[in-house]
Amino acid sequence: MSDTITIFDTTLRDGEQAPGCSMDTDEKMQVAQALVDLGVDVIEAGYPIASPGDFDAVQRIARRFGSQSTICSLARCRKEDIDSAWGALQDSEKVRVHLFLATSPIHREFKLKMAEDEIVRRAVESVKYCADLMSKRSDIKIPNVEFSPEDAARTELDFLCQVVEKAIDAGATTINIPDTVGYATPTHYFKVISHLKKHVPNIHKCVISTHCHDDLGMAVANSLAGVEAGARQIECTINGLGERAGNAALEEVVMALKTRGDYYGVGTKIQTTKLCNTSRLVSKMTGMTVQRNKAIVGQNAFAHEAGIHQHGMLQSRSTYEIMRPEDVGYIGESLVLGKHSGRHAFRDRVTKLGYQIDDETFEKVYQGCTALADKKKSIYDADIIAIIENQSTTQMVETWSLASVHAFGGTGTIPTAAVELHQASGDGQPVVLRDAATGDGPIDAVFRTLERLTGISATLTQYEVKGVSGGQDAQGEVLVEIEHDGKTYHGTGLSTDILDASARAYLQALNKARGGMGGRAASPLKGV
Ligand SMILES: CC(=O)SCCNC(=O)CCNC(=O)[C@H](O)C(C)(C)COP(=O)(O)OP(=O)(O)OC[C@H]1O[C@@H](n2cnc3c(N)ncnc32)[C@H](O)[C@@H]1OP(=O)(O)O
Ligand SMILES: CC(C)C(=O)C(=O)O
Ligand SMILES: [Mg+2]
Repeated sequence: MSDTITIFDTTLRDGEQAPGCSMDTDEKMQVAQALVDLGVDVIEAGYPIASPGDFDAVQRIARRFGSQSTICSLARCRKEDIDSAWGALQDSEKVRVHLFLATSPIHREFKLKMAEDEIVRRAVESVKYCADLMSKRSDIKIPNVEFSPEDAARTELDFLCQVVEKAIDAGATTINIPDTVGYATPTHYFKVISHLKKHVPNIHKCVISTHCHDDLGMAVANSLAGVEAGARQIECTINGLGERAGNAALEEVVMALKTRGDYYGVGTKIQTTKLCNTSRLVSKMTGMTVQRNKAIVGQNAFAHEAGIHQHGMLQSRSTYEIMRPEDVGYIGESLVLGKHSGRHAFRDRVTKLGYQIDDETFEKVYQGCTALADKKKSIYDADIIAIIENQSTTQMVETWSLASVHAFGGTGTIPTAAVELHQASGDGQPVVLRDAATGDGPIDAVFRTLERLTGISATLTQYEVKGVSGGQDAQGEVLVEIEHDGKTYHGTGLSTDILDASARAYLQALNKARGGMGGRAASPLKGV
């Protein structure tokens, strides 16, 4: 038996069936490109009979990508569906038609209103019709036809064996066993596939495939149980998108097979480093956000906040990680600082931010950060920088302090600012300095005026405004980073007026630049 699992992605068909997730042709093309880049073996691109738009999307995807991945289209066991599915694929290279017909007693009685023998007859006729149609193309020796007994997991095993055997005889090369309503459990699903392997005499002539839905949260576990029983194709979707609770998530089955290769003994051709990017693209195209704690591609999938975990991670990532974030293309903060973090992680971050501070100052910074963490969910690098630099500015005598700032902008006017500063002098009487300047906007005008008044010219390398509290009287915190004489200085300003906060932040940075305090070599290391 092959030790490579075929990954059949149905994001563009079953995934798109999720309410509110339909994609237009251009969006489908972008997702198809990403799936090809990811190394997906078979892309189910759509259901051509459903609409002219879907026909067009399948056709364009097949023409563009049919030499790289196999492109598949879906059809009911009806002539018009099969004609349409084949019509969209016929002039492309690697193609497959996927036929389905429900076999469970519930679907037979209530939906199709067909007896068992009629189901078998319709399945056989359709597979044959499809295979004949495809084999009219001279280069197709063995038509690539997949057959799915829909709702297989709720079908009587004897009848399932009968349908499967006949479908293979009629020319199906892949037999997919859908758990259409997510009813199976891993042991149950394992037994269904094992039963087919044991009781269908021609089963060795086809590839067995899994197609599991997540209604009970077991789609991935069931798919993997299917692999253990001998399935060699998994049908899945990016982010687990799909009908109701969705399908088995591609990223989860692929990483389970890779991470537990010791157990499953099989692998896939998926370029796992592209998983996170593909997940983000699908989320953007469908508007379906990925929950933070989603396995593999969620924002928290490789993030650690607890001090004990962070301490372990700093010694060896293997203490709390079973996969390497870079193997799935995860980009995000690994050690997230918050109220559960300890000194080891804070010390590590402070060092990585380029600061060397003594133990006493570090303890103050740590206490400041944990106090802040009681007020906000996460502590960002900028928060730590502000707290560290606040430690030095509290000991620093400011040369200039802000007395007043006015600025205006708007359509058809030149943004202008007027600023008054007080400059410290030896006799205790501050010197009053006033000036005005124009700029690209009112804040830029304020910064230029401050540079004229202080005589320090600097380059603004970062400007960030953050809301500190909610409500109409919310305070804004402005964080600036400037470069002066090859060194980087930070300033923070807090005010209910953004102009005022910006002026204070910039002036604080200029004060530091004048005293050479707290400056770091430009381009420091960022993050973990
Ligand atoms: C489990 C799955 O995911 S199956 C795929 C489900 N996906 C979709 O349904 C999305 C796209 N669907 C559509 O655009 C439309 O439903 C169409 C174009 C396919 C059909 O539309 P309509 O002709 O208006 O039929 P409608 O959807 O209302 O009903 C389904 C019909 O197909 C029949 N049918 C259902 N499954 C099959 C099948 N596998 N083979 C043959 N006939 C089937 C039903 O019995 C019903 O027949 P009837 O019209 O003679 O009563
Ligand atoms: C079309 C079939 C394979 C399907 O999506 C299902 O049964 O869930
Ligand atoms: Mg499905």
